[in-house]
Amino acid sequence: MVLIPVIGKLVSKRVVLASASPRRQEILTNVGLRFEVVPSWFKETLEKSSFATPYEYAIETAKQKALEVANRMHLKHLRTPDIVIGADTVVTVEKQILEKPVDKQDAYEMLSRLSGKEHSVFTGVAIVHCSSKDDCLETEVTDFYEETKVKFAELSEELLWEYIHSGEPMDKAGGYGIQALGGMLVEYVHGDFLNVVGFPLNHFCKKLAELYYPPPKHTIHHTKNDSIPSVETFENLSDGESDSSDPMHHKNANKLDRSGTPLSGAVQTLVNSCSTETSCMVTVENQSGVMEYSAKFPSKIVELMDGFRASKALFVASKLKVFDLLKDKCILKAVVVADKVEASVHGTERLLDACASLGLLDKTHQGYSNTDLANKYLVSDGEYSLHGYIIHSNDRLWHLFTHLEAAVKEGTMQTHQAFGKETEDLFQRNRASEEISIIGPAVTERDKLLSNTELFFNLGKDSCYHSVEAKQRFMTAMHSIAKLTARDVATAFDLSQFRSACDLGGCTGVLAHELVQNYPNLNITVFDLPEVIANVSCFQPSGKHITPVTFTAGDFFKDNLPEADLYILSLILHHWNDEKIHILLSKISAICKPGSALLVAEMVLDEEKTYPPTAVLQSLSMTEGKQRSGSEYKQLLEKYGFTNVQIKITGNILDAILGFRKTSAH
Ligand SMILES: Cc1cn([C@H]2C[C@H](O)[C@@H](COP(=O)(O)OP(=O)(O)OP(=O)(O)O)O2)c(=O)[nH]c1=O
Repeated sequence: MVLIPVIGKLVSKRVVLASASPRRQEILTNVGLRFEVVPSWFKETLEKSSFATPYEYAIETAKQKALEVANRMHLKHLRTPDIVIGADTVVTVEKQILEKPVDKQDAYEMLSRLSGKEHSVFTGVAIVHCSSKDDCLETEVTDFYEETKVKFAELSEELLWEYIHSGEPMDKAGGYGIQALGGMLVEYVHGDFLNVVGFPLNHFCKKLAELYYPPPKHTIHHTKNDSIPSVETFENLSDGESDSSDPMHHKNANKLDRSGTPLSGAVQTLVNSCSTETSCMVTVENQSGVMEYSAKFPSKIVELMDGFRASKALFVASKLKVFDLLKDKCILKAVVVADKVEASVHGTERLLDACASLGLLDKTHQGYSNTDLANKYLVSDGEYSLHGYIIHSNDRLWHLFTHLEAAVKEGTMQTHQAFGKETEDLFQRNRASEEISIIGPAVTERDKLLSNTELFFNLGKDSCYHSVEAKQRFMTAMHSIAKLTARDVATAFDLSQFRSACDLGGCTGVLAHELVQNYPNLNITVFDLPEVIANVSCFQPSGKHITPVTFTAGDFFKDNLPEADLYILSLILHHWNDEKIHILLSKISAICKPGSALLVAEMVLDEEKTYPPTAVLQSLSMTEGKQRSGSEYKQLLEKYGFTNVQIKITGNILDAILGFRKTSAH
């Protein structure tokens, strides 16, 4: 999750990879980076002896490769890229730098030197940010290197020559390709494997994170347990409109030009070298010095167009419990699955193939089986099962979203259109009672149930929630999301100073249990509506060492709140309009003693409000509430007397916000 925002930061920029290396193109394409390929003309002829270390040589070569491309593009076409990436990989053994062999004999000498020894592979990388001022190119270079140690087995003459005759060594530093036949020569690798292949992806992402996410302010904590540094999408609370995410402070990335001219052979070769059919762009110069652009199929758009098919395939497979049938390493043929799920063989086969193509099932000649992903998240009784939420998505959200066009035009939720006349009446009635409830009178029991728990799912209010079964289905959906997020929320901050906590609208108590696991001395109460509390027992964890959590029934808008040092609102605030939020936060603020705190768990938008997509897309449901950015949550909490507000972007679906009650009332 953490990597995606980093790569996402480059989406609107014109990124150029100044390398002909198909490996580098593949590595970057595979993580969804969109870029053009402009191979560098810089000759790798720097005087090696003038560099104190091999990595300084690799970095300088990488830098020169990238700068050459930046200058060329700027000079010839006045179409300056935003970012040019250059890289150079060298192998060093016994203080000597080995680059690509010039011929077979050279390859033989290199490989003989590597035989039976450990050597280092260094890749230098340069990230050049470009801007154009008065027609002059301005560049800002960020560079780094990565070292990986590789040990070769003893290589016999016969093996050496066989390998050399394969042709593989010729375009590779040190004369071998670890990713292919050369892998057979290797005894061990210490460090980043991709660095050997030509691009240190992990270090590159860390660098991007440093560049695009300024050093954390004192109010922001780092994410732990991840080799990538914390990536706070909430960057600069006081910056207002300024684009602090861009190190060069130039927002308007050039739009890519597509000439439509037929591709030259060279371009075609480069296009073909892009390993996956993504939006990898290729740019080279033709005879007349004109840049030619072409792209493979616009896979991003196709992916979006197909999104609904993929969602529905997942929903139907989940509904038919296909993943339950194939759990525990079970391998079944389509005909058997069809029989068990009582569906046509023809249809089942197509569904299973679709799931295989989506990475949810493995298909072999023996039949179909779950992938690890499916085993972990799609089997209905799994610890982290998303089955409940998937069924909810199919049964509820799908219908709502078929009315998106009307929702956008009217700016309202489409519950009545999606779920019929009866619902419409109910919806109207409930809206009235909801409005009244702001100023006092009691709401119905069903309203109460919904008031705390319809949150994440933007359900609206309709007859679907009358039955116990439906309530449980809804709670299962909530429960499955909570399972996935609770740990990151519970551990986002050090909460050891608190003795008691109250999770308002805490539903089945997943977060409460997670908090007790982490803070055994914490007494925690889950406060939710009576109909929710009545159904929580089947969701409780079992086992000797489970510390009990107290469940208390009540309506947080109307009833007195239990006393606590720490109040928790998980997936509550985004749902309600300002009036409801005012009621709730005023109440919490009033009951909070100085030093006590409020922990909020929500999806925190970046300051541009375009990330993360899950939160942005959820807004399309048109509920009366809204998603907020980090600075907006900070302002909101401060408005109600909370100070020292800290925000933690967890990398999970939910982020965490912690504010402390001021010593005097606001
Ligand atoms: C050691 C090793 C190198 N290599 C490759 C990575 C690089 O492509 C190449 C090192 O040469 P480089 O000069 O770093 O790169 P390049 O010439 O391929 O491309 P460009 O100059 O345009 O950036 O060796 C492997 O593919 N596998 C390996 O195991």
